[in-house]
Amino acid sequence: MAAVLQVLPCLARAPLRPLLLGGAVVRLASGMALAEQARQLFESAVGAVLPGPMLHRALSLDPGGGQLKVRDRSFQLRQNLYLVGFGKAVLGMAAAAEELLGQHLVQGVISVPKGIRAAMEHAGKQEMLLKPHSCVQVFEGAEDNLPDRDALRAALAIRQLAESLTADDLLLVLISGGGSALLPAPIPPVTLEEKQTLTKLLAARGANIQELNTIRKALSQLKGGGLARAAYPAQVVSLILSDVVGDPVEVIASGPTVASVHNVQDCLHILNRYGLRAALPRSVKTVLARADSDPHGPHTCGHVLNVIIGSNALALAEAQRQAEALGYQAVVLSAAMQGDVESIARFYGLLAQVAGTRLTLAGAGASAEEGEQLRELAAELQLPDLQLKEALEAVVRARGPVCLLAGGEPTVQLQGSGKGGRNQELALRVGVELGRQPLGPVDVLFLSGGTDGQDGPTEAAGAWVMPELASQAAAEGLDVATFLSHNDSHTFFRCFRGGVHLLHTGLTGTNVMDAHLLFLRPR
Ligand SMILES: Nc1ncnc2c1ncn2[C@@H]1O[C@H](COP(=O)(O)OP(=O)(O)OP(=O)(O)O)[C@@H](O)[C@H]1O
Ligand SMILES: O=C(O)[C@H](O)CO
Repeated sequence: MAAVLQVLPCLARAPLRPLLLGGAVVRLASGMALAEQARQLFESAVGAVLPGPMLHRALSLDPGGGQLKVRDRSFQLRQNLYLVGFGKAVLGMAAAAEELLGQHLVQGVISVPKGIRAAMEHAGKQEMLLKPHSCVQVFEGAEDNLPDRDALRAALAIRQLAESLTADDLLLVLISGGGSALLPAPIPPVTLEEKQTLTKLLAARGANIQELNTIRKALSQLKGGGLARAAYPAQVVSLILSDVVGDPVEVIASGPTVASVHNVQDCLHILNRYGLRAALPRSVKTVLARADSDPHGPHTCGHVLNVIIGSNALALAEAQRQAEALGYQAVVLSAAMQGDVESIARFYGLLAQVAGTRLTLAGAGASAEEGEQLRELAAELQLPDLQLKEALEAVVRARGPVCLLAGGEPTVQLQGSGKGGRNQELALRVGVELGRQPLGPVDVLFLSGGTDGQDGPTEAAGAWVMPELASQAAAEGLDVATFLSHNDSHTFFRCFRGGVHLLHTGLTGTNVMDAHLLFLRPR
C-alpha cells in the first residue's frame, strides 16, 4: 500500500454464474466475459481475508459470553480484555474485534497508517471504522511506510498499556503488514532517525524482509518478542494477517510476540553483506554489543498464542473454490511467487504455452521443449511450494476451462521514473510473453492484483491482459517496450483501450500480498 490513501468505488458484485451448464458440454454463461470472471475471482480471494470474516473465523464467544475461544484454547473474560494493534489492515481488524467483543473490551491502542480513517470514511466502509465512542485509541503515523514521531508515540502508548497488565488480564494483539514501521521503539541510545536511516539504506541496497526485520528486532524494545515481554504476566493472543511469503510469525511486523532466535552475529553478517557495518552510528554499535549480554536473556513467550488468521494461501483457496463453482478446473500453483518480475512473467508466458497446448492437444512436440524450459525456469525461481506437475496434469484432465492461481510478491528493479506497480508491470510483461507465439484455439487471460487494492503509488490494484495486448497496443500507437523500460506500466494501462484493463477495487482494508490468475479456455 503506498502512502497516498485513495479509495475508489468498489466493483459492483455480480452473482457468480457457473460455466458448466450440464453434461460434458462446456459453454460460457450468458454475457459473462472472462475478464469479469477474473475480477470476481480476485474479489472473492480478497473477500476471504477481509477483517470481518477473518476475525469471525478465528474468535468465538461461548453463549454465556464468559469465555473467548481462539482455535482450541479458551480464555476467561471478566473485564480483563485489552487490545493493541499495528499494521496497515489493523483499523478494520480492530473494528471487527470491537464488533465481536465490544462489551468485554476495557481499553485499546492501535497504530495505523496516516489518513486511513478518512480514506475508509470517504469510501463509506463503515465496517472498517471503530465506533464513535470506542475505548480503542487510534494513532495514525508512519507516512511512506517509514517510522516517524507519530508512530513512536503510538508505540510508547502500546508499551505503556502492555506494561500495566497483570496476570489476570488478556491482551489481544492485532498484527498485519506494515506493523514494523508503525511500532518503532528504538533501544536507547539509538534514535528514531538513526533507525529510519538504517532501515532505508538496507531496503535500498536490496535487503529482503527477513534481513531487514532481523536488524529491526535487534534495535527495538518491542519487536522480536519485546511486546510479549512487556505484557507478561498477562496472557497474550496475537491474531496475525500475513504479508510475508510462507507466513513466518517471527518476520511479520518483526514478530513482537515471538521470541527472537537471532543473535548479534546474524545482524553483523547482514550489515556486512550490504556494506553498512563500517559506517554504523555509535549508538547502533553500542546496542548490538550489549545484546548478547542482555540481562533479560532471550525472550520466552510461553504466555503467548500466535495465530495466523489470514494469508495469501487462504485467499487463493477461496478463489479456487469459486473458480470450481464456475466450472473451471482450478489449481493453486504457489502462494510463494517471489523473484524478479521479468522471470516470473516469462514463467507465466511459458506456462500458458505449455498448458494451452496440452489443453487443446495440439503440437505435443513443441510442448515437450517448452515444458522443459518451463521446468528449468521454475527450478531457477526456487519456488518452495510450486505445484507445477499437478497443475499440468490437471490441465490434461480438464478438457475444459482451466484457472491456475498463484500469489506472492515479485520484485521490480526500478530503472525508470514512470508510474506503476509490481502487479501492473507483471501483467504488462505477461501480456508481451503471451503474444510471442500463437497459443492455438484457446482464450487466455492473465490478471495480477495487489490484495490491498493499491499497486505501488497508483490508484489501481493491478491489471489484466490477453495475448493480443502488444499488437492492439501497437495499433493504438503505444510501444509496450518503451513503457516497460521506464517502469511506466500504469501510464500504459491508462492509455491502452481507455483504461479498461486496469483493476480498480479501492483500498480493501486487508493485505496478503498479490494474487495472480491465469485462465485458459478452449474455443
Ligand atoms: N513505477 C513502478 N513500476 C513498477 N513497480 C513499482 C513502481 N513504483 C514502485 N513500484 C513497486 O511498488 C512496490 C511498493 O508499492 P506498495 O506500497 O504497493 O508495496 P509494498 O511496500 O510491498 O506494500 P504492500 O505490502 O502494502 O503492498 C515496490 O515493490 C516497488 O518496487
Ligand atoms: O511490517 C513489516 O515488517 C512487513 O510488512 C512484513 O510484515
